[in-house]
Amino acid sequence: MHTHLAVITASSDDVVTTRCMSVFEAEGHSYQTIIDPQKILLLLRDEHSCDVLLVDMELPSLRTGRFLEEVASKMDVSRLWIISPMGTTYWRNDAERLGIRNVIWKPVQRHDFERVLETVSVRKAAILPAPAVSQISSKRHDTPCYIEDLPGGRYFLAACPAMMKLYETVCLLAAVDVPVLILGESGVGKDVVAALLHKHSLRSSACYSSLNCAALPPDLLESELFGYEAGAFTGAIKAKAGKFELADHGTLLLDEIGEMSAPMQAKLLHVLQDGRYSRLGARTESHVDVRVIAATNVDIETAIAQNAFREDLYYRISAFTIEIPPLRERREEIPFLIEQLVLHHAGSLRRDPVYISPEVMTLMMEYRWPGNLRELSNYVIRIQVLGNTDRVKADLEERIRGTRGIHAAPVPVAGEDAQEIAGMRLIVRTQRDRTESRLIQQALEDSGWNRRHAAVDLNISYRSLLYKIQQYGLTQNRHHMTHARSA
Ligand SMILES: Nc1ncnc2c1ncn2[C@@H]1O[C@H](COP(=O)(O)OP(=O)(O)OP(=O)(O)O)[C@@H](O)[C@H]1O
Repeated sequence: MHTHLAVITASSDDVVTTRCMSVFEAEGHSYQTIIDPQKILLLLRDEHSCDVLLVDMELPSLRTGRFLEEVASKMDVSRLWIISPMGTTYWRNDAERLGIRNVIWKPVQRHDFERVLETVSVRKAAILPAPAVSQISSKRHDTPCYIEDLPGGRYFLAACPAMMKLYETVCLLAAVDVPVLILGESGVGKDVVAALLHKHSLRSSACYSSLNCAALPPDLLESELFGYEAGAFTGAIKAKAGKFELADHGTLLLDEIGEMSAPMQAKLLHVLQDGRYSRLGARTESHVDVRVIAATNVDIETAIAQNAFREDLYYRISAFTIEIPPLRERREEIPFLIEQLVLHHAGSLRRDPVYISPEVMTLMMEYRWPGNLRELSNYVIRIQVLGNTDRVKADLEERIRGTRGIHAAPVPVAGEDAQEIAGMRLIVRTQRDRTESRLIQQALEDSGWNRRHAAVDLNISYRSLLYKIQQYGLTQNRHHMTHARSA
C-alpha cells in the first residue's frame, strides 16, 4: 500500500519539478507545483492540504518579504524543506530563528527526495501498514544524475563526482561577479558551463552571448566584438552593435581566447580594465558592464612563456579557473549522456529513438572520445539517422583496436595508492600523447597535409588540430612521429 502525499514545490525550476515528479510518482505519491508564494499561504490555511512543503529559495519573489515566517506560523516546520543553490544563504538566519532544519542543496539528488519521504514515513509510521514503510527504506539509491535545462534547448548534465563538484563551483562563482577562465579540451562543454554560470548569476535576466575568437580573422573579430559605425570600412552601410554592447549587463563568453592576436589582446585588456571601448570608426568611447568569461583549450601558460599571450590579460581573465575534465576521465557519465542524446536527437529528427545495445554501450564506454561530448553526440546522431548501430559498432571497434591498451582509461581501484595511480596516469598520458601524435601525423599524411580534411577525419576542430600540430611539433614529409614533449 502506498502513501499518498501532497507535496508543494515553490519552484520555478523545471529540474526540481521533474525530479520531484519522477521520485514521488514512482512511489505512488501526488505532488503539486506552485510558483506564486501567496497561493501557498492560501493553501496552507487547510492544515491537511500537504504533508510536506518544499520551498525553492531561488524563487526571486522569496528574496524579499517574510515568506518563511508566514509559512512557519501555519505549519509544523519539520514538514518544511528548503531547497537552495550552493552558496546562497540569505535565508539562513531566518531559517535558524524559525527552527527550520531541513535543507536540500542543489543540485538536487534523488536521495534528497528519499530523505524527505523517509521523514514523512517516520511521522506516519503509526498509521502506516508495515510493508509501505519497508518499501520506502529498502529503495536503493540510483547513481546520481543531475540535469538542468539551459536556454536554447540545451542542458547541463552531471553524473559523476567531478562534475557535481564542478556544478557546485559554478554556483559559487555565479554568485560573485569575478572573471572566470574555463579550461578544457575541445567539445568538453566549456560553452555549456559558461551558459550555466550565467543562468545562476544575478545577470541571468540579461543576455548571454558567446564568440569563438579563433573562428574570425583579427579585423572581423574586432568588429564583431566592438561593432562599427556606418562608413567605418567598405561595406559598412549601416552601424552595427558588437557583442560587448549586446551583452551589456549580461555575460560574454570569449571562447578560444588563447588564439586571439596581440592587437586584439590589447584592446580586450582595455575594455576589461574600465568597461570602455569604441565602435570601429567611432569618435567617442562607449561604456559597458559585461561579465567576461574566457575559455580555452590551449595551454595559456605555455603561450605566455612563448610571448603569444599577454600575462597581464591572463591575470585579468583568470581570477578563478574551472577545469572541465575530458569525457574519458568521466566515463561513468556516458550512459546518462547517451540516454539524453538519444531522446534529444530522435526528437529533433522526428524518429523513433534507436536505443544503444549493451554491446555498443560497452564499446562506447571503452572508446577514448578525443572529440569529447561533441563526438559522442555525433555518434548518437549517426545511429539515429542510420536506424541501427551496425556501422557505428564496426567503426568504434576499429578505432578502439587501433588504440586499445593505450587509450582505454585505467579503472581506478578503490584504496589503491595515490602515488601509484599518479604514476600509472603519467605512463598512460605519455603513451596517449605518443599515439595521438602518430594518429594525427597519419591523418595529415593521408589528406596530403590538408588540415581541414584531416581535422574532419580526426573528428576534432580545425583549431585543435593546429594546436596539436604545434604541441607535438609535427611537420610535413616526415614519416616518423615527432614527439616534442617526450623528446
Ligand atoms: N555537461 C554537459 N551536459 C550536456 N551536454 C553537454 C555537456 N557538456 C557539453 N555538452 C554538449 O556537448 C557539445 C559540446 O559542448 P560545448 O560546445 O560546450 O563544448 P566546448 O568545450 O565549448 O567546445 P569547443 O572548445 O570546441 O568550443 C554540445 O552539444 C553541448 O551541448
